[in-house]
Amino acid sequence: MSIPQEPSFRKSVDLMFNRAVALMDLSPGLEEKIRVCNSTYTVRFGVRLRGKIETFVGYRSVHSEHMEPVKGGIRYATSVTQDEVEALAALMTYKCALVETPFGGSKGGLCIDPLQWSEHELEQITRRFAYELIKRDLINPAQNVPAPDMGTSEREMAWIADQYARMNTTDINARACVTGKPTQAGGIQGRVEATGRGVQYALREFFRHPEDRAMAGLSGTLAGKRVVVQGLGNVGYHAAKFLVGEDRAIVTAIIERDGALVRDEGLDVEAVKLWMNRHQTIRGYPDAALIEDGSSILEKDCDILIPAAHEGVIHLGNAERIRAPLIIEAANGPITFGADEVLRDKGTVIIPDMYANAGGVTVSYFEWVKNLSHIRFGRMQRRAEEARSRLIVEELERLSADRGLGWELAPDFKERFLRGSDELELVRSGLDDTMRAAYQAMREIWHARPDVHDLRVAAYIVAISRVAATYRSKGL
Ligand SMILES: NC(=O)c1ccc[n+]([C@@H]2O[C@H](COP(=O)([O-])OP(=O)(O)OC[C@H]3O[C@@H](n4cnc5c(N)ncnc54)[C@H](O)[C@@H]3O)[C@@H](O)[C@H]2O)c1
Repeated sequence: MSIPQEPSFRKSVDLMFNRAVALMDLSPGLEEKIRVCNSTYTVRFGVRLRGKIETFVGYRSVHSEHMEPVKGGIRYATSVTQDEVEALAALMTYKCALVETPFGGSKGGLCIDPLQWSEHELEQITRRFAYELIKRDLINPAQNVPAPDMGTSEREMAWIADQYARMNTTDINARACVTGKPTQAGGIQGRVEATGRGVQYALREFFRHPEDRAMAGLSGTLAGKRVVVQGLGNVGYHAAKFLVGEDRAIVTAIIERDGALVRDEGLDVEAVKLWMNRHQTIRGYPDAALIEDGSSILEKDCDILIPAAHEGVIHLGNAERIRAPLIIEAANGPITFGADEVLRDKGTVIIPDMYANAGGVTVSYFEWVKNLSHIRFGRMQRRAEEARSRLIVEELERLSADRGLGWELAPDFKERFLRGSDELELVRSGLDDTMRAAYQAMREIWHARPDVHDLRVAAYIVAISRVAATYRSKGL
């Protein structure tokens, strides 16, 4: 079936922006300043591989420098284009403003199929790409700080950090030039899981509000909710794993590039991931039905749809047939502008990307702060916390003994309480707090303003107001 022609990803983001600013009181000049992408650097570089010179094309786009450094991931995919990178950079500006991380928006991309190259070759390519960006301050702890995105992970971030350190031997803050690093290379606990964890916290927050659940025709908690996930990569896998393991949701389908696995009683997410890691495909997985046309499963009856792969997967060609009453955009831009309108008219509730996947940049912010402060979270206060907890435990035990109450703390509770918070706990609590606060900010506008009909417009209004306030305070 042919899919109707739709605006590009970049245009789609602009149209969503326009829908929000039409409800705001911004001067046209400031509105335009916020909308436009400040700059995009295109680089073509050669690397000698397998006996010949291969040329690669990469981009680093800076959407807004109202705050610096600017922040945004680096994507490795054959589909990378300037349009895509600029759209993603714009979303980063709004996302950072919404979750109050003090960054402007940026994004990078390299046009490459990472699966075609060995690890050693990818390291050579990454180091060369990083060299080109570092030379132009497009990777720099004070100016532009990348992170992982589709097709990249901790591994690439470690290479980038090392490349920067080699080129800037006297920069004491070198490690803060990139986030999403392995912990042994200056990363932070909880960064790998952060975006999926944020999706879980966003859903938990949504389900805390009975009126919001009711808008999607849902009730109760996440337990037993049927979830369809598209993309079992970093974001989709962690979201699915936590929702099943900790909230007792049921993942009834996983859509990947080579088909979909369906099992109405619930898939074993861990087993599917293990299979994918081993075979580079979901095909052949024994405990589920394989559907060849994976994207048709986006239309499967379920309670929550989590697109966590790519932009533009819900479009004018399938929006009408999407049956999920609640969609949480774990990926960036999975719903086109046109599809967004169709879904809104149908009453589908959409938790928008700029909020839903903000867990990554939130924990990246914690990592950046950790690198600049040169100390692990929890290191200074852990013993003090432990001493205070011990006082409470001793007092409880004394009271119980004095009054013959026979109280006894469960040993595992006592052990945890006495241990104090470690870095992972601090990161998770900071992320949870951030996701709750940002949801409240969107929700207030969603419910208070009769002209705001969905969470996406509310999110844009919060974000744009904050960016505008920063520009105004600079005298613009
Ligand atoms: N990694 C992060 O911290 C982060 C943060 C914010 C937003 N995001 C967004 O989340 C999305 C996924 O990123 P990721 O880091 O998980 O990437 P990833 O590369 O780890 O995983 C992507 C997964 O999607 C699958 N996939 C690709 N195209 C597909 C298709 N057409 N249909 C079904 N499956 C497909 C891939 O096989 C892979 O398993 C992207 O939109 C990215 O911009 C990622």
